[in-house]
Amino acid sequence: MAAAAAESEDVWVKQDDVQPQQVVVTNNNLTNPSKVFSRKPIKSPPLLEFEDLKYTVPLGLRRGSKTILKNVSGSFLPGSLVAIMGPSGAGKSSLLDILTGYKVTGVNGSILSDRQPRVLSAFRRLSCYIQQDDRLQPLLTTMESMTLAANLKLSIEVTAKEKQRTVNQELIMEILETLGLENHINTRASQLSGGQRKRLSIALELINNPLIMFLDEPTTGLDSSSCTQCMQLLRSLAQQGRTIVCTIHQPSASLFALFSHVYVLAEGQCIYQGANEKLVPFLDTIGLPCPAYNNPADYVIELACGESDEIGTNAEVVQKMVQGTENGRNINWFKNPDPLMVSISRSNLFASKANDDDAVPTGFFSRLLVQCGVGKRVDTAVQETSQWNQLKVLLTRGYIKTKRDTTLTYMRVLVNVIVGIMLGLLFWRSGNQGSRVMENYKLLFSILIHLMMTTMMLTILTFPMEMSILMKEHFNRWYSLKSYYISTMIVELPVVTLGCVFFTIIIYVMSAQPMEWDRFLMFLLISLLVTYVAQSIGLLIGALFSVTNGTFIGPVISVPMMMFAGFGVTLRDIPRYMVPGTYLSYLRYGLEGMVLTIYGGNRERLDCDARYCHYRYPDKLLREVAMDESEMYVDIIGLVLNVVLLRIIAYYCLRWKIKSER
Ligand SMILES: Nc1ncnc2c1ncn2[C@@H]1O[C@H](COP(=O)(O)OP(=O)(O)OP(=O)(O)O)[C@@H](O)[C@H]1O
Repeated sequence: MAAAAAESEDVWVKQDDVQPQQVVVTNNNLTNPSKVFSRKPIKSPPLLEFEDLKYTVPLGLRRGSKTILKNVSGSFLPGSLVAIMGPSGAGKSSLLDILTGYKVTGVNGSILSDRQPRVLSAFRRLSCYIQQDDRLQPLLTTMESMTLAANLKLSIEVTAKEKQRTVNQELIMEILETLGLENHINTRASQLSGGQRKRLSIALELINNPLIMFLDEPTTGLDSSSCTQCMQLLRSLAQQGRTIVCTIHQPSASLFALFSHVYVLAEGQCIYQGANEKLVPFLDTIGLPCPAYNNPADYVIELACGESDEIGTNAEVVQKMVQGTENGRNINWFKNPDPLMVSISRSNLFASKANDDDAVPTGFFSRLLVQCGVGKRVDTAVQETSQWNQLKVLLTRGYIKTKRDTTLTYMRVLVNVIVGIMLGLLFWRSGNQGSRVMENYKLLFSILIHLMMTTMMLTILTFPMEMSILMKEHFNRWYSLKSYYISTMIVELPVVTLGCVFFTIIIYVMSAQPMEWDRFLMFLLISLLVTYVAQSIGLLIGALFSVTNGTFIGPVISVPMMMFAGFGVTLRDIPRYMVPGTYLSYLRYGLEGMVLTIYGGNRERLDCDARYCHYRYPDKLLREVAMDESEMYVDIIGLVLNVVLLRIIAYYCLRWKIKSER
């Protein structure tokens, strides 16, 4: 009994919440209407049309390009639940990416919103895109994710009272109840089931009540009951007046019946567009009748895949269907094609190409400039709340994540403490002995390598994992890239600093470096600056490369940095033509700064516990490693410049990466 009760608690559809105006699903035996979201769309969504859409992707150097969508056309009426169907590789996700505006490069053709050229920035305000993989913050609970999303997505025009309402969680609770997540408000996203994660993704986007929702394969990975519940919810949202467009592989007969509009793709061409109940008559008309008792959705996919040999080759069948539906132009199979009857002026279509802010300049350099944000802006969509609010919310989110992330926080500090103790034991009291100066010099280099590698590698490993979430949230206008980047830097700062401070104190004391405050503070400053430079390099690599490539590139670029640091070969002995390289190595500034801190500044002669101590007078070491004429301020400036420049470059690379993905 208890198990049954627990199970029923988890059931999304709540029978006692059934209201008279709720969706009654026709054409099937589903009688489980879901709880209806009370917030109706504020206005009718626009009629969405596309004409002659062609999508080409480059395949690489000398490999030409591939055309994924071949001049497809189509129309999605306001308030319809549209299924974009087709076999794997047909181009469904590509079409969705283009319609949402997520992909703009390599796209030709026209997209119209209410018969006018679509202005992407305005369109994005009306729509949201829920991608196939659930891009959720794993460490945040359902309620935290919802609250933070509400604080980012609800417009600044929302009155204080309304905002208060959000804070009071009425809206959030309503959405969660509608989606059957009310019993999981304190569960972290990483612990939710696949279906619950999918529903949370929908819940997050429902917060600002979008007019058009695009969903890529919302039923993938769900069992049949969760699929039905998910589709019923989408249908009820569509019946309230929203346009819901989703891709789906091969729906069951009952799911197929839920859609009001079906768009079938095969090999990048449209093989059917119209009402679901008109698919069978359409197939009859073109001489490919659907056998009795067959699910038309299964049959049309079979035709698209060429599994029915008796009726012709796959190419012939597909061509027959493409001709029958005029590659998506034929509107005869719509249930109500009236809104599409008004003819559209060709100049409108022309204007849509010329004026649409999707357009990306064609020249390589202009495109690069635009993608880096220097040239004409590709994307003028703005976020709902101020930069300051975005920063505040992202900092709160970062704080929660840092508190809960054992790898990023506790392990980072622990590793610094452990390595500090190990190095301290290895170089025990080497700092004040004239006989162990070279040993101490090696310790300084080891400190640099530790600070560089631990910080850089951890950032390279963790930053790319955030990329997919960043792409989704940024595209859905939660926050600007600037706010995200600044918040990431601020959130990382205390942990990185803390780890470095612990490490420096331990190693400084254990290795008996000079116990003078000014030397210690300068040593700490240089250690911190080296850590921040390493983190900036980690950000730069993490922004540009995947984890796999980053873990290769990180150490590879560190080798020349070490070479030019002046450790193995002193700065004086480095060949003249290679000297400029030393100015590019931040480790050079780090090593020089540390050596000057420990042995410069007229340090008195060192203790000597042997018969002869070659470096008893610290100046001797400075002369030998060619640092006797070096100035500390140059090293500090060099390191600060590295931090600032690398962070700016990393920001623009991140910006470029995001735009180039589109
Ligand atoms: N950037 C790209 N470079 C090369 N090929 C690509 C690229 N993007 C998509 N494709 C190819 O285009 C075709 C269509 O891809 P798309 O993801 O749109 O198909 P789909 O119908 O959504 O497939 P699935 O249902 O399996 O997700 C596939 O063959 C895919 O390999």
